[in-house]
Amino acid sequence: MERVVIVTGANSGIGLALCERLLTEDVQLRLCLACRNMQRAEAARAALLTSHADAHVDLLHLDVGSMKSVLDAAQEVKTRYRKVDFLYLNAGIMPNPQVNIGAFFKGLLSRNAIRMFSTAEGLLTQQDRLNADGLQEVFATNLFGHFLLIRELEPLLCQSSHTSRVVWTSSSNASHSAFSMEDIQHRNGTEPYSSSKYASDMLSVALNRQKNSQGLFSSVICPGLVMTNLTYGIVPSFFWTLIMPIMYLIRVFTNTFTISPYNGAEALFWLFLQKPESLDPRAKYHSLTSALGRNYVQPQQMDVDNETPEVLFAKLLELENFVKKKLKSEHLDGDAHQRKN
Ligand SMILES: NC(=O)C1=CN([C@@H]2O[C@H](COP(=O)(O)OP(=O)(O)OC[C@H]3O[C@@H](n4cnc5c(N)ncnc54)[C@H](OP(=O)(O)O)[C@@H]3O)[C@@H](O)[C@H]2O)C=CC1
Ligand SMILES: CC(C)=CCC[C@@H](C)[C@H]1CC[C@H]2C3=C(CC[C@]12C)[C@@]1(C)CCC(=O)[C@@H](C)[C@@H]1CC3
Repeated sequence: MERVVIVTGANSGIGLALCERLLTEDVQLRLCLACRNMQRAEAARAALLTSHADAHVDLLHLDVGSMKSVLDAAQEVKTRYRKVDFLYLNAGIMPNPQVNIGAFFKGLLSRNAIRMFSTAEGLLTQQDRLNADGLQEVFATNLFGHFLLIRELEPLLCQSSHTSRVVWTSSSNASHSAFSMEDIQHRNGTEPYSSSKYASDMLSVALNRQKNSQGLFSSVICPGLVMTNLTYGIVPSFFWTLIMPIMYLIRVFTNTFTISPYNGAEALFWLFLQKPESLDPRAKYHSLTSALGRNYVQPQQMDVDNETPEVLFAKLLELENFVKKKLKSEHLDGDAHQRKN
């Protein structure tokens, strides 16, 4: 039976590069691009079909930052497919990023310069906002929408007869210190991106604990620093082009400067080729590129303890209940309003 692979945020950057690589590996796949902007999704589909004319590429409308859209999209997936083999949770945002220039130059002169270039620890802040569901936008997009999608697709993902995989595009910017269990949405801080990625690392550990026995396996990757719309939001693309020689020089000291989306997708693609039982549920798989341009994948233990992932999982379940109830009552109010008019 053909394998079904869904990729969120597949219309650009690392997600699109992954799709290209997956089709090069297996053109028989049923590949579903789950995107919020259907025009961009169509363009991505057309680009993929140019190089893989016989491929089966479906489009799915999914705004992972809107809970109504996630529920509708999950319903659509359940009518289209009988199982999902791979669900790549790749869509992500980093709104209004600010680089702390002072910290950058201070870090440059310190012993932690290499670490600073690979994690951006202490360098980046963002300005988040509330979305239409009343959730913090970064949390909703990078974490909660994906959580809800997994929950809704459980009948297709948790089947005893076969194994399914979810793969999170996390980041080496994920940091324990940015996350608080008392404020899982990061309403009060200035590092919502780092917090949401740390939460995805924990959620993956919790999913493995709870769902491996039902045939669902979760993995986490970091693509390295990649030139995409996300990084062009931090520093304009002409500036990246200007400093490209410096970037290649830095690659001599840290192989985390993968730079191209193709290289960044290495760990996502590598995981596609692995047996889930051979993977470490507590590892983050890093895409790396050597100074000579060789791509490879290296696992690194995540900074996650045994108990906290379960606490986060329980909090997300609570929030899921709350959000679903709210959507239902809004729906009923809407119906009543329509009947009145
Ligand atoms: N670039 C980098 O250096 C790194 C990136 N990452 C992660 O990689 C992932 C991919 O990002 P990258 O390729 O770099 O950046 P891009 O901006 O190119 O890709 C992000 C994708 O996510 C989609 N997306 C954003 N918000 C939503 C939403 N609400 N619903 C559905 N889709 C959405 C975007 O769609 P649209 O075109 O409509 O905006 C786009 O397709 C992200 O999770 C990011 O955090 C991690 C580490 C480093
Ligand atoms: C490269 C030079 C000379 C200057 C650029 C300085 C910063 C803009 C840059 C240094 C480390 C980068 C970095 C990211 C963004 C841009 C930097 C802060 C990320 C946070 C991008 C998104 C991620 O998820 C991380 C893996 C990146 C970590 C490194």
